[in-house]
Amino acid sequence: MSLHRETVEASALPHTFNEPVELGIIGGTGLYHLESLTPVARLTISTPWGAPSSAITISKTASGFNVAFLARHGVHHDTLPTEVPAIANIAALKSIGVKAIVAFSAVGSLQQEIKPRDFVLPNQIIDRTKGIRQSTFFERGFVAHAGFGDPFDPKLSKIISEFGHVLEGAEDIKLHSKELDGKDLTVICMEGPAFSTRAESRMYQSFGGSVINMSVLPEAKLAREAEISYQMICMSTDYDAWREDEEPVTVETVVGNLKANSANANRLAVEIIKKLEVAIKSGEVGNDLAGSMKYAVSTSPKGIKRDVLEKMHFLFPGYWPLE
Ligand SMILES: CSC[C@H]1O[C@H](OP(=O)(O)O)[C@H](O)[C@@H]1O
Ligand SMILES: Nc1ncnc2[nH]cnc12
Repeated sequence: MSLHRETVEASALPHTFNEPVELGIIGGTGLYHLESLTPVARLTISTPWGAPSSAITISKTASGFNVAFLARHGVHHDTLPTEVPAIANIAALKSIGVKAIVAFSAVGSLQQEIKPRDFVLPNQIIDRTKGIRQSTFFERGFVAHAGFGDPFDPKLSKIISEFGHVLEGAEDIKLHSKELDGKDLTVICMEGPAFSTRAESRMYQSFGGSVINMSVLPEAKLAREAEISYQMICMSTDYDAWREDEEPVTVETVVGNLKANSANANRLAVEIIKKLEVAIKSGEVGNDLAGSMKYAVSTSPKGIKRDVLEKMHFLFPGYWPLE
């Protein structure tokens, strides 16, 4: 199995799709498409913040539920973590109607009990990026502040937590979540692309970090600003650099575990899409943030810049009058 292979010739698909697409899946390292889904369209979307990492593939489940898939680093993985256009990715998903995002990520483990190939649903984030990523839709002329105390959607996490059995094979692969483990699970987001030193890795443990990646920010923050429910599924590939008796992480170690993780991600995705179809259609998931940004704007009408307001309309049509 090639991690980059797609089953349907991308160029043969329609480039337009006129139905709402309420669930978005973001694939990370090693997950460049979902095998269980048959694509029905491939959309090239341009946003006021530029182009997303890749075209967005739309698939329809047997019962007619539309799912969008976006490859975070591009389908050929040609985008560095620092350069992922997260702002355009989230804006593009919002523009087609996405209310909930499940985002996959390859991570290093900072805890002995989180073994390589285990999956983790973090409920907290510590930001160790370097302030060089564009991390908000807002700018001078339109200031707003989103709440981010609980950066992930506990409803999404609870639903996904029910599918640990999909992963548990002969290798005793576990799914960790706050619901299942009874404690906070924190993802550290570092800048990269080089991995951490041993001293940094041990410092992140002392912070209470559970896993580490280079991708959850600003993606999670932008999803929050766009009022989209968001949960990351972290797939452990290595023990980072904190284990004295082992070589620190290399890309070979990561890649070595990616194939197994990608197969498990595909199996998990099939189950969660079925469950999320019901939860989103019934309104149970995807509506908790609706309207949250409407009254979160600090700028008075006189201070609002027209060009920035026009960009806001791409995300929130109808929230703030253009006149
Ligand atoms: C190739 S290891 C480092 C790389 O893997 C993770 O990517 P993603 O989160 O998109 O799966 C990590 O965040 C780094 O970008
Ligand atoms: N150890 C690690 N650090 C940062 N990102 C990662 N992605 C996979 N393993 C990682």
